[in-house]
Amino acid sequence: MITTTGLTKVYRSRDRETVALDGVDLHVREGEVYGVVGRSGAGKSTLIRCVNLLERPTSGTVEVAGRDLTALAGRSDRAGSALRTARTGIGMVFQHFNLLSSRTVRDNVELPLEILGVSGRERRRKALELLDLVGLADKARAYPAQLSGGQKQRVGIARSLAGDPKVLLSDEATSALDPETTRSILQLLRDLNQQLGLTILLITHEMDVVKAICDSAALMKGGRIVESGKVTDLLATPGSELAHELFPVGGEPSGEGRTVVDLTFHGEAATEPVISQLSRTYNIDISVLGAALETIGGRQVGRMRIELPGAFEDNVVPIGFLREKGLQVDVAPVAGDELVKEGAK
Ligand SMILES: Nc1ncnc2c1ncn2[C@@H]1O[C@H](COP(=O)(O)OP(=O)(O)OP(=O)(O)O)[C@@H](O)[C@H]1O
Repeated sequence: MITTTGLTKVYRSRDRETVALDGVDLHVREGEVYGVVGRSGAGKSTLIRCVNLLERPTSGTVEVAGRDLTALAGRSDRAGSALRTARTGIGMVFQHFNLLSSRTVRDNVELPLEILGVSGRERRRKALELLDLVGLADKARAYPAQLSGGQKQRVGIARSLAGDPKVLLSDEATSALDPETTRSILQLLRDLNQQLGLTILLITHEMDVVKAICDSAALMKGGRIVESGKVTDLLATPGSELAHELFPVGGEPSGEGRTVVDLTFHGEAATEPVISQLSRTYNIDISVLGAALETIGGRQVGRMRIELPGAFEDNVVPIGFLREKGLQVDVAPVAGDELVKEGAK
């Protein structure tokens, strides 16, 4: 649904150049919620602004719903109007809502329809329908100043849907909201994704947002995507930084001469009493150093850090047993040692 190929953006000022995007290849499938995470300055906002051509990429292409937007981005009037039309298929939600304070809620939602030249009656009908969809039918006559942050964002979301977009871009939509309001806005986005089949590309610096609603995610660093994929697949990827950030498992070994193993459980394996089987089969004491269990996309996924007595060489057979049980096994590095990875199942 959204594909960027070799997307590059270089900001040039008199005395310096900033490479904000450095060859980004992004692929968002139709109907999915896709989260791009990364630290401040990683290039997330630039990426999202380039996807709807609010920012002109230095090179590379952007395709949305089968249309190459970069090809429409010429300077002629015709190219400009083709781009404006294509943009109506892309809704945008902002961190600070960007509502006009002098307009009522309904008039804010009507604004994009006014720009499209939709008649007054039809605008009103559509705005009221959208306000109903986001749970704000009773606030049509209110002004933004009379609303809470969460309600303002609902208006922003209703406005973004005015042109019946297939794609919604969200730039830190929940970053200005408290945790409970964040949850309700994320739920609304998920509902819209499912009810309308809306494809959502969101950028965030919060891993909890990815956990809550994203089917897929990408990690950006220094203008590049360094990791991407379905969230459940990332969790099955040994050494995945995103998986580690999503499911942090802590826990220090209790002493020297121990083997610390990080386990990732998927599906059936999550419910099997694997640890007690391991303990009984090999007659070893196992300490659980840390654990986290979550449900992602309806599947149970968990991570657990355990400690086995003895060095890695003494534990090759028990580690093999864990892998046979369908668990992903990462052997944590011993201080001073190279990283030992026992990833592949
Ligand atoms: N208009 C601009 N002119 C010059 N440099 C810019 C401009 N916009 C962004 N940059 C630079 O591009 C890089 C990427 O910025 P961007 O805002 O895309 O990152 P981000 O990941 O969204 O960070 P944040 O979460 O802080 O917004 C940064 O080094 C930033 O300083």
